[in-house]
Amino acid sequence: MLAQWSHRCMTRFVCKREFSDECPPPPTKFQTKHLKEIGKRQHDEKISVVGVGQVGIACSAFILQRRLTNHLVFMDIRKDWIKAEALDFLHASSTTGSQKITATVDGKEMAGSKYVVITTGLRPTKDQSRLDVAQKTTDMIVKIMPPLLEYCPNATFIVVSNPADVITWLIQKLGKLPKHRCLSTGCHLDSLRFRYFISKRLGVAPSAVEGYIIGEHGNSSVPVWSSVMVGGIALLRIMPDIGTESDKEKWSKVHEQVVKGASTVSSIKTYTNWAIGMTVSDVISALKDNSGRILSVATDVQGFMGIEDSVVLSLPCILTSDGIAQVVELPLTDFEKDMLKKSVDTLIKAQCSIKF
Ligand SMILES: NC(=O)C1=CN([C@@H]2O[C@H](COP(=O)(O)OP(=O)(O)OC[C@H]3O[C@@H](n4cnc5c(N)ncnc54)[C@H](O)[C@@H]3O)[C@@H](O)[C@H]2O)C=CC1
Ligand SMILES: CC(=O)C(=O)O
Repeated sequence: MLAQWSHRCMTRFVCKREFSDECPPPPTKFQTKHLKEIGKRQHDEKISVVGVGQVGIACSAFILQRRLTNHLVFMDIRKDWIKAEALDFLHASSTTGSQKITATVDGKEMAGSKYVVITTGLRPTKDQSRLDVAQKTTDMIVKIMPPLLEYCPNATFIVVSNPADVITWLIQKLGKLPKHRCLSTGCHLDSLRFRYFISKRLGVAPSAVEGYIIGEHGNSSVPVWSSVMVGGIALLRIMPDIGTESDKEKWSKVHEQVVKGASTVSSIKTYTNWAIGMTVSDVISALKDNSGRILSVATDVQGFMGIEDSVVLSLPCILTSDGIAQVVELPLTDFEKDMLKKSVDTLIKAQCSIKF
């Protein structure tokens, strides 16, 4: 199945080589080695979490609970706080088999990490979009990156800080990092929310729903209705105008719920953390397990889906232990193509607006 897809639907990806603007490389079977070795798991790799606030601590809880590492590093400016958080986890470490948690303000302790999760950043307030905090989060990221790049040059970076797409683009640029191992959870969380809201409407289990949100992790995200399958049934086949303005059943409301998902929770809690914590641990698990799972995560997708500029956004990607192995080029409807174009334009504008 994968082999067929890699010929029919996918193109090459960016690992270990850069594309020239003038001459995109021909389609190639990238990372074939890893696709063939899918399922071979690498054990005991160090994971660092940078920024151990509400999001960082939720990521850590699920990383530990899923036994994704035997050495977790907390890196934050609040030294005593993170020491206490580490101790709180360690008290129950006999339940998770976790060996070690280091709490530090010193980048050196992260040396040799296989995965670095970056959550340092500002939460948008009630009246702000994620893009509204781009410059302030940029200023924080510019300060934290030098030791991360010095001590973890070979890590896979997983960016959570908002606006996640713009900040991933920034980090790729600052670190000159290969695109396949500097990614954001991006729209994987939005896709999970999408599946949840569809499942609620249909009265089935969320796991019975397949489907992707792509584009910005934010207001211009794109619900790919043409990708939605429920119990083997493609919703587009039975509702050809699903999600469009002419859809009498107003499935577009499901996308509105996804877009408002974060603010619905944070208008009461002031933050969201559990869903993103589960999402981050799911992405790391997919990478570590060399799983070949296809998740809608974000990286620079220049050259894919007709996108000509360097822009970070989410498309379905095959994840292996070496990072993103392939990008899946979804066959979109014209309506979805228009939405994706708007998301690309929004993100390029945001990328151009930050100063670093
Ligand atoms: N991509 C996604 O789906 C999601 C992204 N987020 C984003 O995650 C980010 C973090 O959110 P919260 O954890 O709620 O914020 P928070 O304020 O609870 O945590 C931020 C942490 O960063 C630490 N920090 C600040 N400066 C630092 C530095 N120079 N070095 C190391 N640590 C430093 C702070 O001490 C604090 O512990 C925000 O940008 C938020 O918007 C939140 C939820 C989902
Ligand atoms: C805050 C945020 O980006 C989210 O929960 O989706």
